[in-house]
Amino acid sequence: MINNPGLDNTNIRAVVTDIEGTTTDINFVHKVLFPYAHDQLPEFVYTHSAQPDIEEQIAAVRDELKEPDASLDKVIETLLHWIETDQKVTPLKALQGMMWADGYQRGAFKGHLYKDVAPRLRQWAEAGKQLYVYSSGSMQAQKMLFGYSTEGDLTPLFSGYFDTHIGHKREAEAYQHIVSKLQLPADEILFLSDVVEELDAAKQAGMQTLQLVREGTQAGTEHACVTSFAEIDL
Ligand SMILES: CSCCC(=O)C(=O)COP(=O)(O)O
Ligand SMILES: [Mg+2]
Repeated sequence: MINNPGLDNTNIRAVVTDIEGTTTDINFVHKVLFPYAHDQLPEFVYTHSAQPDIEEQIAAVRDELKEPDASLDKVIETLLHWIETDQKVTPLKALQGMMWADGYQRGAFKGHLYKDVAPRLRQWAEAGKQLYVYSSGSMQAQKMLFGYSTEGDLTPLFSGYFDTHIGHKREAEAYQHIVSKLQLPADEILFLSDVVEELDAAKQAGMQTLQLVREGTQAGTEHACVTSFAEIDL
């Protein structure tokens, strides 16, 4: 049982989890994944720029810039700047997912999961809870992280994945869309995240919320909080 007031865990039927800072060490994302994409990006974009799925992302970057004729060099420079400043822009996230897929498949890294995460996810799935991911990383990136994780392939546990196509993580509307997709009452859905603004937005949409306070995360909000998935009994 969760000892935190404010969380009713009696009727949770679905869990939606963030990744970075919640299931996964922020350092893995910032010190392994982002630098890998930064290193690979210029060659990856130049080499594959005529491929339809890459062309689509290049066009989306030009749209963001409102410069339909921006050169490929300008597009690449923009993407690198977005990585350096951790901007959650959808075409960047799509391209990162494609580059990381290659890295996972080649064994360059495995998706980091805190040790407390996989046992709880397995237990909740066995108990009939529906499990979903909501991350700014693309759906492909999410599937690769859980598919090639330090705890093995966990993708069979998940019922679905949401990324920035559903909306931005600090906006209540995104969570309202997730609630409609899940076809469950909002208060039967638990959202897990380390970021208060995301939890605030989920709460506005009627979801229950729980903050993960991992090492380095700021605690002390109105949201119930735990330091590990082991403390979450559903
Ligand atoms: C899917 S792993 C990479 C995560 C990522 O790209 C990112 O920007 C982190 O976003 P989150 O919403 O999980 O904090
Ligand atoms: Mg996070």
